[in-house]
Amino acid sequence: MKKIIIIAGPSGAGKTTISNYLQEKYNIPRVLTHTTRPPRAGEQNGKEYYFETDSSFSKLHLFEKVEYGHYQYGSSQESLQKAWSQHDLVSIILETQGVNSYFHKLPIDNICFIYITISDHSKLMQRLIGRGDAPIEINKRINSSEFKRDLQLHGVLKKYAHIVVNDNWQDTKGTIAKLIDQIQH
Ligand SMILES: Nc1nc2c(ncn2[C@@H]2O[C@H](COP(=O)(O)OP(=O)(O)O)[C@@H](O)[C@H]2O)c(=O)[nH]1
Ligand SMILES: Nc1ncnc2c1ncn2[C@@H]1O[C@H](COP(=O)(O)OP(=O)(O)O)[C@@H](O)[C@H]1O
Repeated sequence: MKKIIIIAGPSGAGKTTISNYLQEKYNIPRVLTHTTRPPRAGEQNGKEYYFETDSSFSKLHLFEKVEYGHYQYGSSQESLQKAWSQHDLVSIILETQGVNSYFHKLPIDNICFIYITISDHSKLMQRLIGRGDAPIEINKRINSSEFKRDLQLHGVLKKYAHIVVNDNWQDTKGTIAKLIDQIQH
């Protein structure tokens, strides 16, 4: 059966790290999404995101789209179907409003939802600094209502989430191994 592993959680929790690990260790590719956010140092168009202008973003046919920290983000059904045509199991990184949209648009059996968090939220900022984000972008991000909202899970998402507390990378790898085993058997 086709499944999408949806990864959500606050900035700095480790969503991208986990998605990259799923690709490297389990050959589970990430469905790329579109954003008007400028690329961070080292990010490449077509690798982390499709980087768009406001004008090119407005012309896309998107499955769902949101504003997060004053930038636009959106995903297309075509990208998902293309990824599923090559792999039964794929991942995608979304904020929580997008996760709700996926639960409305796809059969529940096609979704495995992972919410990544860390026990001490004050360490998220240190991780963003360590990742090399520009201080001005970090400030914008951590002061945004979306960032504050996604520090917690709300509503029905609580019921469906596999919660991964990514304080320690060795532990996280073990948790991911168990989850992938559950999905595949
Ligand atoms: N709904 C939705 N959220 C997205 C999409 N692409 C990325 N996001 C989310 O947008 C938020 C900001 O992403 P990004 O700027 O890369 O920051 P990061 O969380 O610090 O890595 C994250 O919560 C992502 O999960 C998308 O296509 N749709
Ligand atoms: N378990 C961990 N312990 C310490 N640092 C981590 C851990 N997991 C990820 N990181 C680091 O934290 C930073 C943010 O991780 P990232 O995956 O980019 O987060 P997100 O995509 O959720 O914003 C990166 O520099 C990453 O290498």
